[in-house]
Amino acid sequence: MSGEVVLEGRNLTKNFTAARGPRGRLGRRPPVRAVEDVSLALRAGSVTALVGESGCGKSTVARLLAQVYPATSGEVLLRGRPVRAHRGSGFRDYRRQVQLIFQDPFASLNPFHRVRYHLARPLRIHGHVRSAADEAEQVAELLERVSLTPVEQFMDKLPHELSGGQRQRVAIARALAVRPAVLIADEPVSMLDVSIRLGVLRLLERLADESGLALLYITHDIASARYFAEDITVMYAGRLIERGPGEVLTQEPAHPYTRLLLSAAPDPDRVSPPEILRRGEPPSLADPPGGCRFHPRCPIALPVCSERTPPRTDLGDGRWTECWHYGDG
Ligand SMILES: Nc1ncnc2c1ncn2[C@@H]1O[C@H](COP(=O)(O)OP(=O)(O)OP(=O)(O)O)[C@@H](O)[C@H]1O
Repeated sequence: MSGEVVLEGRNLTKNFTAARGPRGRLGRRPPVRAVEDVSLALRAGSVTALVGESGCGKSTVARLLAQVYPATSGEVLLRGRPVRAHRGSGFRDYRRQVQLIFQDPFASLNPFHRVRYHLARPLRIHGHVRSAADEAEQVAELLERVSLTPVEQFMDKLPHELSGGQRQRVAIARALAVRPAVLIADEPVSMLDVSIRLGVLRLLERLADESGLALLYITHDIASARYFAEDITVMYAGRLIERGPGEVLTQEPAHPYTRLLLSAAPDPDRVSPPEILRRGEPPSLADPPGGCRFHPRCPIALPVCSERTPPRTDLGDGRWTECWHYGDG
């Protein structure tokens, strides 16, 4: 059973200034509406997945939750308290409690430093070390927690001497070193060899379970989300369109986009491209379609879908969707 809500984003919206593209009448470029009205709650000891195609705004949600940059509107709450500090010790404490894991473990580790350094540094910075012996012990413990054993074999390795999966485990251990409450993993296995992805996902699942971490797993791969997230939220073109317990959502998807995503999951017997690909590209977020943003690709769009954004319809048991087929409009 999942625990208390640790981190929550409420009505988060993020507009970026476009660096390229055509200018409007006043010489300004329209903003990129990367994230619109996104609310998401992460619970202690539980894995929540955020799923969507490339460019739909998943990483922007991760960065808003981690306060890498401020939201255009909306707020982030840690244990029910709005996060207001953007500098100083309050903010440093927030950044400690909410850790990010990125897609490319090589880019996130300094190639000149050994594993020992990568893990000892955050321990020292956050005042968790009492002596040299204590430091060595804690580094060893961290390596054990991410199953890099025997630890002596890994302590003095440089990043390039490790495999992709081992590097990602070091990045995870480094995030754990600061004793966070929340781990946001942005496509943590998509650059890894298929054969080792499952091991890293199982590790993340075990950490959430054993350490009571709230884990946000961001992925384009709904099949992997189905495998290990308690809760799945589906995102399309900057907006959340469906949410529910992983098993129910994947067995009985409500939104037509979720259905297409599930039917696009890898299938060795399929000869033609999955329907979602035949239905064209996701829209540009500089000029998203009006109404439901999915309507131009939707196989069952109604006239109202191009006119008005569908309201959220509660489907019971923690499920909801935003689709006119379920609304009463
Ligand atoms: N700093 C930025 N400045 C301008 N536009 C940005 C910026 N960061 C993201 N965007 C735009 O916001 C949209 C969402 O990007 P985001 O990286 O959040 O998507 P994503 O779903 O994580 O995609 P991917 O899986 O490919 O990383 C894209 O159109 C992207 O071009």
